[in-house]
Order: sequence, then C-alpha cells, then structure tokens
Amino acid sequence: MANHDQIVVATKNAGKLREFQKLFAPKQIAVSSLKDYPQVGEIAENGLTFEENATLKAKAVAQLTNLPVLADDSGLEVDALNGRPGIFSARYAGDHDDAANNAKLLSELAGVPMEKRTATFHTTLVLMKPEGEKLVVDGELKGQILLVPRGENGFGYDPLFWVAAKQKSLAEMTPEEKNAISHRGRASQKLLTEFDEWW
Ligand SMILES: O=P(O)(O)OP(=O)(O)OP(=O)(O)OC[C@H]1O[C@@H](n2cnc3c(O)ncnc32)[C@H](O)[C@@H]1O
Ligand SMILES: [Mg+2]
Repeated sequence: MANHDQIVVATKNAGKLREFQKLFAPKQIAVSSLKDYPQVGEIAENGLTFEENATLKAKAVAQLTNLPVLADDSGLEVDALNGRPGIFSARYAGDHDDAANNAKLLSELAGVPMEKRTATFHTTLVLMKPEGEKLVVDGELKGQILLVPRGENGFGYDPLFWVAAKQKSLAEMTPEEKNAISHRGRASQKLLTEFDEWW
C-alpha cells in the first residue's frame, strides 16, 4: 500500500480481527480495530445486502476516526435453506451466539443427506477513505454443512463447514490454511491487489 500504512478494521468480531491481522501483517499495514476506538457504539446492520451492511459499518467508523476503514460483512448461504441465514448469519438463533447458531443450523438440516448440504461462505469487504470513497471486493468459499461439528480452531460456523478438497472442516485448519482458501482470505487478496491503484 503506497502511502498508507494504517487501517482500522470496523469489526467487533475477534475471529475476523485475528484473520485480518494475519492477512495484512506481511504487507506491513498496521491494523487497529474498534477495541482501540471505544467511542464507536453499536452500528445498526439493517441493510439488505452484504455490501450495504459493510458500507454502514465502514462509514460510521471512517467518520469517527478520519482514517481508512475496512469493514467486513459476511455470512453463510445454505442451499437447502434457500440461502439462509445469509445476511442474518450473526443473528440466526441468538445475538452473536455461535453455539446457538450452529445448533439451529444442525436442527434445520436434520434429515438432509450430505450431498444436499451444500453451502457458500460469502464475504464482502468495503474499504473506505475518510472522505467516503469506497472500494468493494467479494470472496466466496463453497463447502458442505457437516452432520456433527469437527475441530477447535476458527470461529462462528467453522466447525460445521466441510471443505472436501482439504478433507477438513474450517475449524480443523490452521489459521494459515483457512486464510489461503477462505471467503475472507480471497476477498483480502483482491483488496490488496487493487488497493494501491485505487488509493
Ligand atoms: O459485524 P462485525 O462486528 O464485523 O462482526 P459480526 O460477528 O456481527 O459479523 P457479521 O455481521 O458479518 O456476521 C457474520 C456471521 O457469520 C459468521 N462468520 C463470518 N465469517 C465466518 C468465518 O470465516 N467462519 C465462520 N463463521 C463466520 C460470524 O460468526 C457471524 O455470525
Ligand atoms: Mg455484525
């Protein structure tokens, strides 16, 4: 990144933040987060798309910090559930309760065989200048929803997300393995490729 070495990641999700810190570390971009800006309160995610929600988060934080801001809105789209929970992935069962969300997913998919449990993880990233100009990139990862959770790493729905090509759930991968193939990892690679020219 040419003349900018600092971005604020507009997230309260510790798992996302860990991933971004790893993704940006080799680029020598210092990543701060909302932990460093306690004055940023709740941001309503009432958009109708991942991009709208990411933009709401980016805008709120860019205005308060006057720094370039990266916001992530992501979610899990399950084919057998007609794309749900999608943009509602964080509030699917409870308010940001990963265990309750995973339990609800398993119960909604009860009786659905493995070959019909296909799903896509989606991330939309919005990078915003303090003046409001934005760069938008997406990333996706295809997989299947497991019958029982596997693995201890990652966060959110990772223990239920099976990646056949790796014969592992996302929660069985190291952070490096997940970042190399994940929705967020792919979107971040695109962002880093486009950033210099955009800025
Ligand atoms: O809005 P912020 O503060 O960034 O954090 P959040 O947890 O509310 O994040 P989202 O609004 O984007 O909701 C995404 C939901 O999908 C889950 N999720 C997102 N990325 C994931 C990943 O890589 N692995 C597993 N679950 C993920 C996450 O746990 C949330 O429940
Ligand atoms: Mg959220």
